[in-house]
This record gives sequence, structure tokens and C-alpha cells, in this order.
Amino acid sequence: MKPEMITKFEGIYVAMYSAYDEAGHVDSDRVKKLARSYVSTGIKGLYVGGSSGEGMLQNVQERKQVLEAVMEEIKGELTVIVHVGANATQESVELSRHAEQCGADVISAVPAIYYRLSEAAVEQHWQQMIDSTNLPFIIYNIPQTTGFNLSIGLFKKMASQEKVIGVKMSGESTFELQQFKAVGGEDFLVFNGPDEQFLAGRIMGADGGIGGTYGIMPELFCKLNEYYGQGQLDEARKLQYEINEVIKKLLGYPSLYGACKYILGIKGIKTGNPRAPLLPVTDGDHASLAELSKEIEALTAQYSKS
Ligand SMILES: CC(=O)N[C@H](C=O)[C@@H](O)[C@H](O)[C@H](O)CO
Ligand SMILES: CC(=O)C(=O)O
Repeated sequence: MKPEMITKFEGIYVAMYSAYDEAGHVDSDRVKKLARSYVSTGIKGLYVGGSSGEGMLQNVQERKQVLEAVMEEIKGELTVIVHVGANATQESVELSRHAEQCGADVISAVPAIYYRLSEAAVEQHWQQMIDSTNLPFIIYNIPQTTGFNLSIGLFKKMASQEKVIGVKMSGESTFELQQFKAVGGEDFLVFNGPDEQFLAGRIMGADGGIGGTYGIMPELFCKLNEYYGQGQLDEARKLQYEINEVIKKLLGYPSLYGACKYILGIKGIKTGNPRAPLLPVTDGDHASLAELSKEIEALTAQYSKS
């Protein structure tokens, strides 16, 4: 039997985009509509305010507004992990307490960015968030954007605490992912970060995934996860390859988030442009994105039958 913590949280989490109005302000109604759109897709939950959610480009008030809208709309229907990482520990602590008050399920954070921090500094940063609430905590390890490489030593120290239930591994090494699982133990959750190698991450021990591109093709990632769960590895690999053709195209636009948000718009879910300095797509990109959106729709229809 799987350990309780795994059963409780394993699965597919959409790293949700934030929704803005045409002037670029957080738009609660749009956030709600986006959150609602995921409820019947088969996903386990949402990861709010992370990289895809642009938490790092929002002020504390805006981050709270996004989470409040999500919770008002879907509380109890999806598991909600809130990214509370910020440059200043004080802000992260405020966001952690707010997440708890709102009824979120888990908090999570990257290390503080900009300053080159020692392990002791990052440890203290995380610890203050952890100590500020009764919520469980998931480490967000994404060295390619933060510049901070989580060592096994610090990982071990963090993971030995009861409240630290998992890690979101966005680094690309599946060897390191496996080490996190090995050191964390049976009941410690590991989430795959790179969507392009979701299957590889699962095979090496991930209990699920948290990803940005899931937001425009949640059903495909649920299906991929299901194939893996049932041991249908040939089918899983084929689907991962098809997903990767989509991701490869997405990565060719001025920004990944701009492309994904534009595709959501085609599906009738308006979320505005990504925030500067992230670039929106251009008029010249619209036709190919419409094509790509159709491709995703066709794949989703195809796999919903199999
Ligand atoms: C660097 C980054 O943002 N990684 C995300 C999460 O870990 C992924 O979900 C990517 O957005 C995705 O794999 C596309 O490359
Ligand atoms: C992509 C991802 O996992 C995030 O938005 O944090």
C-alpha cells in the first residue's frame, strides 16, 4: 500500500497562469473562470503563483487577490498549492499566513532570488515560512531560473521535518530527482517539473507533476499519467512524444506564457498578456497559434476515446 501522504497528494497539478484585464490588472473574475475550467479535467490540483503564475512579477496584494479568487471559486474541488516565494522573507511569511487563512492546502517556495545566498540563508528563508503556518511545505527547486542548486545536504535537513512533505523538481536531471526520492523516503512527494520529460520523471520516482504547459492540455497529461500508472509504457511514450511536439512549438514564441495565454483565449478563457518583461505574442503569431490550438484539441479528442 502507498503511504498516506502519497495517496493524498499525488497526481497532476496545473501551474496556473494569472489572469489580467486588458489594462494588465489582476482580474478576479477571469481568475475564477480559468480555475473553474480545470475542475472537470481530471487534474488533482492547482499550483498558484509559481513561475507560470508570475507570482514573482506581482506585488503581495495582487498575489493575495489571485489566490482569494481561486479559493472562492474552487475550494474543496481541487487541491491548492500556493507558491509564496519572494525576495524578502517577510513577504513570503505574509503570503504563507494568507494562504493558510484562505484555506489553501500546501505552501511552496523557491529560494530567494537576486542575492547569491548561502545554504544557511536559504534554509532560514524557508524555515520562517514553514514555522509561520500549520500547512505542509513543498520545496520548489528550479536552479535554471534561481541560480540556486539545492544540495542533497540541505535537502536532507529540510526533508527531515514533518511539515516538509515534498519537492517540486524542475531541474532537468532525473538522477537528482531520483536522489530526492531516495533521501526523502517512501512517503516523501517528488513532483516532476520539466513537462517535456514527465514520463521520465515518473519512471525515476516522481509521484506526479506540476507544470506550466499542463494548463493548455490538462487532459493529455492526465492521460499520460494514467498510461504510466497502468504500465502502458509504449502508449505513454507515444503520447509524451506528441505532447513534446506541441511544447517544442510553444517554445518558439516570444514567450511560452504568452503563447499559452493566447491559446487559452482561443478556447474562450481570457487571461490577458503575460506581464512585462515577459513578452506577449505578436499579431504575426496568431495564425500559427490557432493551428496549434486545433492540434491540441484534436489530440485531446483522440485520447479521450482511447
Ligand atoms: C523552467 C520552467 O518554467 N519549468 C516549468 C516547471 O517546472 C515547466 O513546466 C516548463 O514551463 C515546461 O516544461 C516548458 O518548458
Ligand atoms: C511551471 C511551473 O511549474 C510553475 O509555474 O511554477
